[in-house]
Amino acid sequence: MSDSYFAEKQVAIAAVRRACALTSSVFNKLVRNETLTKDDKSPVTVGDFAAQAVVNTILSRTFPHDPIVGEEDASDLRADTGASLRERVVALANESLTAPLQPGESESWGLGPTHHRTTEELLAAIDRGNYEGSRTGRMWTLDPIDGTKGFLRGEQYAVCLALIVDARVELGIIGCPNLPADPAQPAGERGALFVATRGHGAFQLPLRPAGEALQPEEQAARLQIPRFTPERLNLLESVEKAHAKLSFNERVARVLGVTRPPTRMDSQAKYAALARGDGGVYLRMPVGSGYREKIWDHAPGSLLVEEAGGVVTDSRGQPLDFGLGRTLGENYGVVGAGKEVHATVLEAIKQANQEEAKEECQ
Ligand SMILES: Nc1ncnc2c1ncn2[C@@H]1O[C@H](COP(=O)(O)O)[C@@H](OP(=O)(O)O)[C@H]1O
Ligand SMILES: [Mg+2]
Ligand SMILES: [Mg+2]
Ligand SMILES: [Mg+2]
Repeated sequence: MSDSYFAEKQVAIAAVRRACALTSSVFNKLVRNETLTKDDKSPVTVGDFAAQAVVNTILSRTFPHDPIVGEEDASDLRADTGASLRERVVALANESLTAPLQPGESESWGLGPTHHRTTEELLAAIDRGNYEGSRTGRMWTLDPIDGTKGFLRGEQYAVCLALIVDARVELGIIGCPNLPADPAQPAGERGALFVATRGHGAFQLPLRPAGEALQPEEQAARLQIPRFTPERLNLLESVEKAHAKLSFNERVARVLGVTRPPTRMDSQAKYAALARGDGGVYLRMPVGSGYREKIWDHAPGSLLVEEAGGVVTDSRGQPLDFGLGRTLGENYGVVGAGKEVHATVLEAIKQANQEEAKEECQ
């Protein structure tokens, strides 16, 4: 792995690893009333809030001038009705931040047993994620738990962090605590960390740091999307019907001549799966509800796929624009695939659109 954004990469890997340890341990202890329903009807748990508090606390200490676009904010925790939730989030975040230093971490990052934070400090850290985004300059984007619904089901979710500079994703980190470490052994050990730096490749590392060095070459496996023939392709798609138009995916699969059933998986674990050679196509078509995709749901995943030799665009072939603010703007869906397959998928989408329009006229 190269030295481009080396300091940022070290810090981001450590922050995501801590957040992953936190969320895995929360899952086993999660009780009723530790999940809220947000205004958009989506769930958020003490795990999402605490993970955002941890990552933002670390980033604020190490890169104090960098703004952060984070999914969550602390308003529900500050409300009187949020008192018990708030206490739990503070306890979980402090437990994580005060855990002993791990290989590659520095005490100057404000980590370790003497670094308790106050409630106000942690709520302020969560709210550091309120940045509105920008076309210019540096910013981080954080999804503390991507795939909260998957997390609650005990299935796939991911802690996702990216550094964006002048609207271009430069660094992407995805921690997947429930993803098999080795795709060839689906029932084997779980947990994988994915790291991509623009121009320097995509890698899988162990989720838990091993040995003294942070990322010795032998621990990082370089990822490359293989060439796919149609018989080997299958679509990687959301589990949630409300998030993506899965009936349209079936149509696209038919046009492509894909015979294998789709793989349904929550979160940016789908991008990670594609980057390491599973499936071959990430397909997410809008359901037509006016929903706008959020930058934290795609920033690290899209870079990971690109650095593994793939292409990620919207369904018209336009690049995703990370400079528009917290969202990607008008929603034309997202398509990710290896270089050779991507253009074919765009063609198949065109054809599927025409077929659908024709049927709707009849
Ligand atoms: N109507 C909608 N259309 C598309 N995506 C949506 C959506 N409502 C929520 N999402 C996003 O879908 C993400 C999960 O992705 P996937 O469907 O691939 O598992 C959610 O992330 P969170 O779980 O972080 O809130 C959320 O941001
Ligand atoms: Mg959410
Ligand atoms: Mg998300
Ligand atoms: Mg989330």
